[in-house]
Amino acid sequence: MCPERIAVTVDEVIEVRELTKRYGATVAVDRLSFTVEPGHVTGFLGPNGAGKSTTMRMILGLDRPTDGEALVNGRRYATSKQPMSEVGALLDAGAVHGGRTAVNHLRCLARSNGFGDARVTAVLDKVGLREVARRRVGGFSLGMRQRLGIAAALLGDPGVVLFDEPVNGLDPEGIRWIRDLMRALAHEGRTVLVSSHLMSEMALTADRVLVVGRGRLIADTSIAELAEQYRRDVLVRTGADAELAGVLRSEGARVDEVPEGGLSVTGMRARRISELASAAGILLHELTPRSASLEDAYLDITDDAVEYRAQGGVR
Ligand SMILES: Nc1ncnc2c1ncn2[C@@H]1O[C@H](COP(=O)(O)OP(=O)(O)OP(=O)(O)O)[C@@H](O)[C@H]1O
Repeated sequence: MCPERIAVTVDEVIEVRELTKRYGATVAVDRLSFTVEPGHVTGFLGPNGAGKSTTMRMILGLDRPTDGEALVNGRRYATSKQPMSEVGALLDAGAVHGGRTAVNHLRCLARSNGFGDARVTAVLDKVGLREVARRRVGGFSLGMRQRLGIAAALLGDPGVVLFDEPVNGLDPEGIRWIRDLMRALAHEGRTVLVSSHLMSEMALTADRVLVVGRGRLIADTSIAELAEQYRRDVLVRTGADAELAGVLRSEGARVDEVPEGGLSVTGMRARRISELASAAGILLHELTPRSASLEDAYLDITDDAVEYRAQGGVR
């Protein structure tokens, strides 16, 4: 498959520096700094109220920062001369006039931004709405509206795309379609930032995650690094557990016996365990690195940042 769009300038990025937004006493975004680069999907992850939408609105110039700045391709987006060719955004798929047909909605947008009808046809094809293009949007399902919102976002063939909770409320087929689309857009060389409050969703879509809580950046890491950081232990089974336990302990590992048989080893990688076992002439029957789930990792790092939490128990 040939990527549609491969020419990307190096500075085609989102750059957020010390970005802050206060609403009265509420600090929605608190000195947030990060960059988002082209070629992969960056997840913007955090519990409800963490400041994700506010940050996206400030990147798009829809909200004014109290302090700091958000730049797209090195400039404030509000100053862009060709906004739809620079950034495509899906913030609220419901924000479309229900009386219009899909094709008319897109044509209006295209005309007011200087794009021809060929782009309208191209994006209708891309999101799979060609068959229903002449139907009124008022009768569209949430999934169809979402596709239409994405078609509008892609009209200008933008290098940067922003999606705010795009899979909310969609059925499994719609969710899979959006995941594949985001990955394809990144593969084409675009900068893709997508917000979610679900780690399970991000683990399937994003290569890198920015985790926020109470407006602050908590983690900026790849999914692989996060899994590695939350690696729990290595389960080892041999014919000579006691002997291997002695060897590993003498090399600094913590070794516990597992009730159902085998050893739980922490503080040492599987490869080193295998080398030490081999040097001691001990045959390994099993060597399994075990991670906490990414969901556990996410809950752990956002533990102090959850705005509303069930207290547990009934009063
Ligand atoms: N216009 C506003 N006026 C006052 N407070 C606001 C406004 N917009 C957002 N907030 C507050 O700022 C904080 C961050 O909200 P924001 O919507 O950015 O979070 P979020 O991470 O996108 O969460 P969610 O997933 O629930 O939308 C919340 O405490 C919210 O109540």
